[in-house]
Amino acid sequence: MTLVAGVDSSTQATKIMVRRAEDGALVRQAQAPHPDGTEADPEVWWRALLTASKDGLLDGVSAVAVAAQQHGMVALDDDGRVVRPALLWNDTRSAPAAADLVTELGGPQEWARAIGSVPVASFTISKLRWLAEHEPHNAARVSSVLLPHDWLTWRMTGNSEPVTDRGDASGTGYYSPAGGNYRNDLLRMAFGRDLNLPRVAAPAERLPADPGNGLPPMDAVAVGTGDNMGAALGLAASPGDIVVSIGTSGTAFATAEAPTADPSGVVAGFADATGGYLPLVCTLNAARVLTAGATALGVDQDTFDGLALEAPAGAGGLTLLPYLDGERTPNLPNATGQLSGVTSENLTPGHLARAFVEGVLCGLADAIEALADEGVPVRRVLLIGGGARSAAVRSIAPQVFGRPVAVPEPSEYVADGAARQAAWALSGTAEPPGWAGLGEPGVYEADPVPAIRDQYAAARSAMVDQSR
Ligand SMILES: Nc1ncnc2c1ncn2[C@@H]1O[C@H](COP(=O)(O)OP(=O)(O)O)[C@@H](O)[C@H]1O
Ligand SMILES: O=C(CO)[C@@H](O)[C@H](O)COP(=O)(O)O
Repeated sequence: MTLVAGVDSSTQATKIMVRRAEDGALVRQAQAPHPDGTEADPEVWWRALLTASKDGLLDGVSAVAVAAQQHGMVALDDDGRVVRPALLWNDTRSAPAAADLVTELGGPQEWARAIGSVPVASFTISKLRWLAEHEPHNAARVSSVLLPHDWLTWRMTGNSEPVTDRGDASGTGYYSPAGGNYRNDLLRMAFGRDLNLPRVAAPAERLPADPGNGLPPMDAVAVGTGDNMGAALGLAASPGDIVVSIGTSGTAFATAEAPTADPSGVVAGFADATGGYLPLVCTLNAARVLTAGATALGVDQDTFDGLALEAPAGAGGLTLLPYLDGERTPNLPNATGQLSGVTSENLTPGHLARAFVEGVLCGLADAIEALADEGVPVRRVLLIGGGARSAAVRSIAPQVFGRPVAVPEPSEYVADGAARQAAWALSGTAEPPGWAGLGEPGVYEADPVPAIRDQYAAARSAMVDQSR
C-alpha cells in the first residue's frame, strides 16, 4: 500500500487527508486552526501543518502536496525571509490599488484580455501595488513573491527552487492562463520593478522532498495548487458540475476546457490544476456569516438551523446583505452588512436566522448565474465546505438556486485534491488517478422561490447605486 497526503492550508485552518494512492481510500486525517486575521506570518501555516501532522499522521506517506488559500502575498527578501506578514485574499486595504491598476491598463476589458480576470483587492498584484505605495521601506527589500501554497511547498522541498502551478498563478494578476506565461510587464506596472517569481511547474511534476524539513522522509512533493483548484481535483469535477463552496469565502466554480475572460470582472478566469481552466466567482462573506448569526442570536449552529427552517421563505420580507467584512462580488470592499425590510412581525430569531442563510445563498445564486452568463454549462450544483454541514443551508439552497443541490459526503475536498495530485505525481501517468469518486451525493430538492432573490436583488442594487 502506498500512502499520499494532501494538505489544505485555508484561511481558518490546516487540514490534512492521508489516502491510499491506489484507490483513494481514506486512511487518516487531522487538522489544526490558524489565528484569525487578514494578514499572517507564513510561519503560522507551517506550525499548523506540524501540529496537524504530529503523532505520526504522515508516517509512511510517500508523497505530499499542498493546496492553499489563493492570492496571499508572501514577499521575501534576498535571503528568503518574509519582509512583512502575508496580506491575505480577504484583506481589502488594497482595493484602491486594484481600482488604480484597472484604470492604468485602460479599463477592465484590457485586464480581461490580458489575464482573463479583472483584479480586485484580493489579487496579489493589487497587494504588491499597495506595498509599493504604503510601505516603500518594505517594498525596497522585496526580491521575490510567492503565494501561500508556493511558500509551504518551498519549505517542504528545503528552500530549493521555488515553484508554483498554473492554477494558483492564475490568481496573481501577473499570469496569463490562456498564454501560460507570466506578464512581467503588469507586475512592473504594479510594483515599479521586476521581482523573482516561482517557476510554473507542470501539473503532475515531482519535486524532491527535503529530508530535513521536519516532516517524516518522503519520496516526493507534488507541485500543489490553490484551494479551489484543489477542491475541483478532489471532487473530480467535470464540465457541467458547478461546485459551490461555503467556507470562509463563498465560491462557485467549474472546470472548463477553454479560458474565460469576463470584462465585468465578476467571473475570474482562473486555470485549474490539471491543464484546463476554472472560471470562478468569489464572495468574501460565507460560512462566517452563519456563525455570526448564531452568535448574535446566542444559539449554537444546530439551533440556528432549526430557527431558520421554522421561518417562512423570504423571512417575511427581512433581507440581509451579508457584507460583514466588505465584499468582493459585488465589488464593494468598504461595504458593511445591511438588514432591510424590518417589521414588528419579522423581527424574530427565526426570521433573522432565515435572512442570514438566504443572504449568503443569494450571493452564491448570483455567482452561479454569472458563470452561466459566461457560457459555463450548469448541469449539476455540488455544495461543499463547512457551510454545507448546515441543515438549513442544504434545505434552503434549492429554493434560492432554483435547482436541486447535490451534497457529497462531508470531506475535506481541497486536501483530497492535493492528495490526488500527490498520487498523480508518484504515478507518472498522463491523467490523475481515477479514484473511487464521490459515490452518490445526497440530493436536496425544493420548489424554487424566486421572491427570495428578488428582494435581495432590490436591496443589493440600492447599495450598489449608493456606492457610485
Ligand atoms: N454546521 C455548520 N453550519 C454552519 N457553518 C459551519 C458548520 N460547520 C462548520 N461551519 C463553518 O465552516 C467554516 C469552515 O469551513 P471550511 O470550508 O473548512 O473553511 P476554510 O476552508 O475557509 O477554512 C467555519 O467558519 C465554520 O464555522
Ligand atoms: O480568494 C479566493 C478565491 O479567489 C478564496 O476562495 C481563497 O482561496 C480562500 O479560500 P477559503 O479559505 O475560503 O477556502
